[in-house]
Amino acid sequence: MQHDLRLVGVGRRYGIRGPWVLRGIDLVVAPGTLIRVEGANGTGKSTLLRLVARLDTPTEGRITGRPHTAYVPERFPASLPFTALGYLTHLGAVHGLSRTAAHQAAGDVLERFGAAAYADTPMSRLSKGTSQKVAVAQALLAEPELLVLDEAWTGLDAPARAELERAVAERTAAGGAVVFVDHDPRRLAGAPDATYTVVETGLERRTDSGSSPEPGTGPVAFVVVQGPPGRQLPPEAVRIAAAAESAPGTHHLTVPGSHSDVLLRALLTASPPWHVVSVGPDGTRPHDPGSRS
Ligand SMILES: Nc1ncnc2c1ncn2[C@@H]1O[C@H](COP(=O)(O)OP(=O)(O)OP(=O)(O)O)[C@@H](O)[C@H]1O
Repeated sequence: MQHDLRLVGVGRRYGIRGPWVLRGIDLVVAPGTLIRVEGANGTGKSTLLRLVARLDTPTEGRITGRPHTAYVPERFPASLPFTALGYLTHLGAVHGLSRTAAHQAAGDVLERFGAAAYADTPMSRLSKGTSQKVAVAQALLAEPELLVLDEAWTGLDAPARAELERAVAERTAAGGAVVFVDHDPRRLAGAPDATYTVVETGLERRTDSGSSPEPGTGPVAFVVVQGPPGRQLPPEAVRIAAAAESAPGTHHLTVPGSHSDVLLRALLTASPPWHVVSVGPDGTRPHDPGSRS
């Protein structure tokens, strides 16, 4: 994602005399950020997400920036006249992939979400959970710059939920942005760069989420890595983890638990790979091999 997406003084109401659902909304979605949107039922979260995804236009105000966007709606139209694989292949081709590449990518993403066995099943016969996997798969297929997820985890099984969390971390690590709504407050806990609550018709920024994950705000992992003194950490690692150097070449990284796989992948696939000394899960600070007593 090259530029911010910005909502400036945005208002939305349905119908000329309908009540304002949102009004005076200013929001910046910057590259590489994860934004959570909360709010009570019916306050306008989905309305906001549709505006962010640019599937809807504001009644007043303006939106600038047009990143390549994918959206997972709260309700996915499951009765489309395709098989799961046929639908995804078709969408891949719409996103500009060749037919062969689209077919391959569609198969890969179904496999990733544990739905490969349903590749040839007509969409209308898929269970709710598998249909939701297809909804998520269609959004990830084209590696969007902006991913907008409206309750996308609802109906997924545990492995698929974890996979979607990983996919979110991958998108932000790659410099994309993700905006999501989820009813589970533990979803991606500690990971969002910002959390906004829709209150009345406005948006309030919650102050307790920041880019540096702190123990206690959600599950975190502590990773200690070593490399030659002076070597810079991979940019993806710096983007998703808080880092401190305790001795020349020894770095302590604190990362939201949901991002730990992506962090390790960035470290281990660097050239040359970093030496991962220890990984401490959920609040256990590992022994510091770099400290001197
Ligand atoms: N297409 C539409 N036409 C008319 N009114 C709408 C439309 N979409 C949403 N609304 C109304 O706008 C308000 C906000 O709805 P929205 O779905 O954005 O809220 P939400 O916070 O996402 O709700 P929920 O938590 O139930 O998903 C509601 O009063 C809803 O009835």
